[in-house]
Amino acid sequence: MTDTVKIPGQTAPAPDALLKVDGLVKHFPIKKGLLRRQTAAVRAVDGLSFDVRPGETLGVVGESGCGKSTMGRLITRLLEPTAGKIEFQGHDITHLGVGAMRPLRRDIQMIFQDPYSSLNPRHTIGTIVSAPFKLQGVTPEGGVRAEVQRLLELVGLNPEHYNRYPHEFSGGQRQRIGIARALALKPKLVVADEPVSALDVSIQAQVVNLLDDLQDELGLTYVIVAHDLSVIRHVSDRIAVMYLGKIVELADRTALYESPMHPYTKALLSAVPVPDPRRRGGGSERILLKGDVPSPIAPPSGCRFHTRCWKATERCKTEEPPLIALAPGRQVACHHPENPPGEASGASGAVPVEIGKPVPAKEAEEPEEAEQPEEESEESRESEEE
Ligand SMILES: Nc1ncnc2c1ncn2[C@@H]1O[C@H](COP(=O)(O)OP(=O)(O)OP(=O)(O)O)[C@@H](O)[C@H]1O
Repeated sequence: MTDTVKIPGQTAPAPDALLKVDGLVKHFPIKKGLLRRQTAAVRAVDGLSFDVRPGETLGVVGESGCGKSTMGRLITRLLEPTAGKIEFQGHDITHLGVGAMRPLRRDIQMIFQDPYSSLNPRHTIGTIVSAPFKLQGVTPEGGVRAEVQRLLELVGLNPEHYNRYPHEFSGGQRQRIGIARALALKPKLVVADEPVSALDVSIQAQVVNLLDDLQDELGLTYVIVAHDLSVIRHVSDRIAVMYLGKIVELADRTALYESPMHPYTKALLSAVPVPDPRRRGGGSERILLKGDVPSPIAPPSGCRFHTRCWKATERCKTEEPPLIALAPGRQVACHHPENPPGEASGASGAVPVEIGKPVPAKEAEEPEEAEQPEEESEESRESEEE
């Protein structure tokens, strides 16, 4: 057993945080019967606290269904939080309505996962990329057309293609169109939800590099949500690992990959193919997690990961470990962390068992009435205006 060492001050938020999230919760109610009474809830996001610093990329990673997309939609205020607080540049935006959020939409933009469904097929590229100007009532210097063409060029598309339709473009090009639209209003924070997972592997690197270049050029701050650890490693400065609606580890990229401290992080990393297994953080053995991801409708007591953790003890079943600073620049929610400060990395004692497949809550117990996002994407609002 390992005693945790708390380093005072490490959990304190960065004073200059662009975005500050505190105790964020989103529960989707499950209603049943004639009276549509709430019988349970999908606890998609269950108490997240983190900061995003100006100019950095925070990667958010975790298995399917752990609440990554819900978190992205909460911080861009496309969903109404159940509880908690979201501050953007020091302003509380947790419960701002559509009208009050409108000016902030210029600063907070989202890039969606699927470049096929996120672009209106009946609109030209010019109309799509210029939609944010229309919605905000903004006329860029030099006119809308010139600005859209500049944006198309910025993301590596031919500005002459202004009048073409989405179906005339490949998946990678469509994602570039989505990126151009997100950048139109010169946002400060861009939240990208699985920005490359719908693309061919050969195209993924191009789009990832484009996001990187744009960040340098425009001083953007990113929150990038992905299940793919290779993508997250490439783009992120810091990484938050999520499991069943909670952050289990938050650390600088290098520290996280070289010496993961949460057993779940270690297991996730052990599944990433690396050219030289000796370079894999925390040892070269592949850790095969036992069992399925439990349902977020009734998550396990204590540490949510205890049902699949090879280090779990009685304490883990009853006592929820708080997310605390265990080393400079890293927070971990575990009673028995891996690679604790002062010990050599790789002492995991992992016992390989069978791999589990995630069970989405909707399959585990189908909510009769899924809550719809309170507010829709720019593109869907744009199409409604037609
Ligand atoms: N509108 C909704 N109504 C009910 N449950 C929902 C709704 N949206 C998401 N969920 C549930 O919340 C949980 C978290 O979903 P979310 O999409 O945020 O996870 P994720 O980590 O992004 O997974 P994926 O990568 O598969 O999208 C899942 O169990 C999902 O089924």
